[in-house]
Amino acid sequence: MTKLTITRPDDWHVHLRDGDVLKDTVRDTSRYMGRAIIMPNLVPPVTTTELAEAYQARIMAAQPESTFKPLMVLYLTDKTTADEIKKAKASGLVYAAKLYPAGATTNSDSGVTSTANIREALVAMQEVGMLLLVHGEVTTNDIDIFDREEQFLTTVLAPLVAEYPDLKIVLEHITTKNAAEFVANAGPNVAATITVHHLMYNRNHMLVGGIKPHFYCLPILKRNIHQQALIEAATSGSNKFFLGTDSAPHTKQSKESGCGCAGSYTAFAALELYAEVFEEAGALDKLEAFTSFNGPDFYNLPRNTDTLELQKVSWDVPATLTFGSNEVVPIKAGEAINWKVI
Ligand SMILES: NC(=O)N[C@@H](CC(=O)O)C(=O)O
Ligand SMILES: [Zn+2]
Ligand SMILES: [Zn+2]
Repeated sequence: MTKLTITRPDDWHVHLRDGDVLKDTVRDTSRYMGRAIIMPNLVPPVTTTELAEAYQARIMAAQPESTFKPLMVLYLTDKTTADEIKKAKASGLVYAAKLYPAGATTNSDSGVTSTANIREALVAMQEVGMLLLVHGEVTTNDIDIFDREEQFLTTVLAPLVAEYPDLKIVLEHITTKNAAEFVANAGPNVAATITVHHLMYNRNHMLVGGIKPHFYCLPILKRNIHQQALIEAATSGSNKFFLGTDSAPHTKQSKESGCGCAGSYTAFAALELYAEVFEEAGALDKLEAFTSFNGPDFYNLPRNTDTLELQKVSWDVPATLTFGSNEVVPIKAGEAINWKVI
């Protein structure tokens, strides 16, 4: 196949950041994505409806394509009240609330220290029909970094699903066979996003032949059997899995460092990269549901109605991208990508 027409996709997990890089992140994401779930891990985090409104206004001021709509997310803390959830829901612009276990990832210091502390918020979310988005990793020092997602499933997520049977939950950026199975076997109220870099890479890509900091993201890349399980889940045709890039730019300097930041930048070519993965798996016929149907269906939102055309044509990714006054090294820097949106 050399040409592919698909319904405009949405990105159900993206970091647009803030300040002078917004014009760059917003340009890249809004180019093809109809909507995007905007991660709230700013400094300070987006913990209130007012902060979400102000952040949305800054995103819109960065002049996205006219087809683009940012869907805002509230950052849960131990102190989030039921009133704040109800207010957020009533605002009409907040679509979900995000559980960051405190210390699990970039800017999660104000996150939740125990799900017992957000009981009130979760009950309210269940009541008003607001989705819970989850960074699914435990944070205790004695648990190995490669086991943190698997541990989270049994010690945190399973009890949560049991306690809040009517809560819609998205397990974000899954990285293990265990998580794919957990989601596949859970009820219809549990779904997952899968990043393109977790479909493209495993931990060998990051660690064999020298350490490659641009592959360092959280949850960390796992062994290849997990990568294979994620590819199977994404291309299975199950409506529980959908596109969430977790595109998370950090400057070249902060990645190529003695203590490098976690996060990979993919939004500049996310759709093309997913197309490569699906083609490689012989599953291009499953691409559109993953990129454009399963997400809005789970969020109870209408699917986009316009289409995009992808062509099989090779193009070279630059070594760096200019972001505000900084440089970002994208995934596939200096390499070729075989699909292009035309
Ligand atoms: N995925 C990452 O490695 N980093 C994200 C945070 C997150 O999504 O966990 C970031 O904000 O940089
Ligand atoms: Zn995360
Ligand atoms: Zn993320």
